[in-house]
Amino acid sequence: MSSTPQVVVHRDKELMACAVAARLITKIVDAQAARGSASVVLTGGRNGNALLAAVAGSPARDAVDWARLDLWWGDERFLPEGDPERNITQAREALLDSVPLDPARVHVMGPSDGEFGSDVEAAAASYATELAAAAGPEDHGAVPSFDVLMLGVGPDTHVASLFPEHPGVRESVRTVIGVHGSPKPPPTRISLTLPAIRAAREVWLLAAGEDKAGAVALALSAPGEVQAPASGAYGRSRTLWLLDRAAAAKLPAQLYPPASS
Ligand SMILES: O=C1O[C@H](COP(=O)(O)O)[C@@H](O)[C@H](O)[C@H]1O
Repeated sequence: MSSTPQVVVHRDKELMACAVAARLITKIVDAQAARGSASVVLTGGRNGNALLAAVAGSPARDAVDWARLDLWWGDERFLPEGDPERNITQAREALLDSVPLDPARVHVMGPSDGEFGSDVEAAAASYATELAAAAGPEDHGAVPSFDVLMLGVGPDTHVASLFPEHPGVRESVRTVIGVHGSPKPPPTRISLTLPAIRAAREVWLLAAGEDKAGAVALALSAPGEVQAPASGAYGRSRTLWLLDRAAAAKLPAQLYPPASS
């Protein structure tokens, strides 16, 4: 790994959501101060949505210049626009509809009833083109250097829509792929690949709950990324595992400082 993972353990998932929200707001404000704008990759799933709701409920959210923020997604369920299972639908409800974002900077992965119809490969290729257009000469390849890229960790160690032993986790060329036959419904999805994820300055992996304890312990025990995709997700300057105690329960204590709370 190019950046050794750091582990932070919070008392429970509610405190974790508030603490990560505070961390995210600070990171966005700092990036906007340093570079004029910020770019963040959102995750779906329980922890991703709880985090967005915590940002929405934080008075500090007004410190963010929402119009100078680019939002991207790590993955999306390939369903019709507005479907309640789509990550964008859930993110809008949790936060996005309540802050003054620039719609042109909200980079949504295509729905199954959009301009590409049911052609998930075309929708994935279109997102790759959008990412490449946003990358500058200072970036590392065909994706921007996201300030923060967040990933929920599934109980099987999947991140984004990259599942253990699935073809997508082996992708080394494309930045975005169509996913077929996902073991978690719905079966058809769009996902960033590991090379695209690793373009981020910081990668934050989120896991809460006892059903994640085995996955967290496995991914941090340095297996191959094909067996445990979360172990292949790291940032260029920082990789943070943000957990609650239940998700950290099977980790060796030396992996995180006892002062984490
Ligand atoms: O389906 C998905 O699952 C993962 C993990 O979700 P969780 O509810 O187990 O935390 C999520 O990161 C991904 O974005 C989503 O599409």
